[in-house]
Amino acid sequence: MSFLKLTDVTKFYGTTRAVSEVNLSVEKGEFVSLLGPSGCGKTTTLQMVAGFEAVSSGRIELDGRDITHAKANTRGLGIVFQTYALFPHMTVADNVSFGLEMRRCPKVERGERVKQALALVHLEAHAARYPRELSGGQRQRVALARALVIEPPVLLLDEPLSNLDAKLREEMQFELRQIQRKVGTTTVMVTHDQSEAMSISDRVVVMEAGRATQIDHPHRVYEHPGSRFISTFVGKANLLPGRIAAGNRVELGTLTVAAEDAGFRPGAAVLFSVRPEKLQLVEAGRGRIDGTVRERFFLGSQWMYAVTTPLGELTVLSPNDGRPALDEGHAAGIDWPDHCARLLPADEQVAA
Ligand SMILES: Nc1ncnc2c1ncn2[C@@H]1O[C@H](COP(=O)(O)OP(=O)(O)OP(=O)(O)O)[C@@H](O)[C@H]1O
Repeated sequence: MSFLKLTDVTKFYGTTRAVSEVNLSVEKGEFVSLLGPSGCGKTTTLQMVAGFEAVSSGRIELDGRDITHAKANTRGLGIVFQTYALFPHMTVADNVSFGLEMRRCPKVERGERVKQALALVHLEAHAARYPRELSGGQRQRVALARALVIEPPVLLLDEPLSNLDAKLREEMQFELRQIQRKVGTTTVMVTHDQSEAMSISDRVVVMEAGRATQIDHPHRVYEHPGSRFISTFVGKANLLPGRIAAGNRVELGTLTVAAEDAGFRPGAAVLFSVRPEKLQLVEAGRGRIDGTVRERFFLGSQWMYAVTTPLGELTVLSPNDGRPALDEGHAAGIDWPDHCARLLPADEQVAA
C-alpha cells in the first residue's frame, strides 16, 4: 500500500494551471524526486504536500489518512527548503532542538535526540557553534538534522543542495542518500538537476508544464524515456527523423536499421533516438554510416565528438582510454548496438 498518495492533484493560480492532475504513490521508505525544468510545477506540488499551498482539486493521503485540507502544522512533516534558513541567534544544538521543544518533548530526551541527529549528519563537534560559524554544506546538514529529529513520516526537500558548489554538492548527494537509507524516512525531493535526481532517487517523477509525464526508476527513465523532451532533458540524445519500414526496422534516409519494437505501424513517422555514449567511432567504411569529425571536446573521463554525417550531425561520447583522440577533420565510421536504439513518436519537431 502506498504511504503518500496524490490523486489527480491540481493547482490553479488564478487562471494559470501550475499543477495538472498529478497522480503519485510513494511507498514507505522510498526516495522519490520531482524533476523538471523551471516553472514545471515541482515546488507547487511539494508545497501542497507540505500544506503551505491549498489544493485546487484532487486528494492527498498520508498513511491512509486524507490530509488534503489539513493544516501544515498538523501534518508533522520534515521540511528542508533552499530558503528555509536556520535561526541565526541560536546554536546548532538549539536549532535542532527547537522542533522537539515545540512538541513538548522532555528535556532529557530532547538532549539525547539532538545528539543522535547531529551524529547522523556528522556535526556532533559543532553543537555549540552558531550558523554563521558553519560552511554552507554544514548549514544544510543542520537543516537536515532539524527536519529529521522530529522523526517525521515524510521528509520534503526542495532543492536542498542548490546553494552548494559542485564538489560539495556531489559529496552531499551521497551523504543525503546514506542518511536517508539509514533512517528510512520516506522522502520527496524537488530538483531541476537530472544527475542529482538519478543518483539519489529510487524513482523519478519527470514533470513538464504541470504534468507528471513519466514516473519510473532512474535507469528506466534514462534507457526508456517516454518522450522526446525526456530523452533530452534526462541525459543527451541523438534524434533522427525516421519512418517505420516493418516491425522493428526503421528507415533513416537511405539507411534501414533495427530498433526496439515500440508498436508503431509500418509507414509511421518516428524519431530514432540513440544516446551519445552508445555510439562507437570505428574505422571509416566499417560502421553503419561514415562521417567527419567536425569538433572534439575533452571532458576528462571522456571525449565528446561532433560528427557530420549524411543523416545530420551526431554527438559521440567515447571513453578516454589513454589513446590519442581523433583529430578534427578525421573521417570515421559510426556504429551502435541495435538494442540501444529507441523509437519515439514524431509529433514534436526535432530541435535544430
Ligand atoms: N504564488 C504564485 N502565484 C502565481 N503563479 C505562481 C505562484 N507560484 C508559482 N506560480 C506559477 O506556477 C508555475 C509552477 O511554479 P513552480 O514554482 O511550482 O515551478 P518549479 O518547477 O518549482 O520551478 P523552479 O524550478 O523555477 O522553482 C509557474 O508557471 C509559476 O510562475
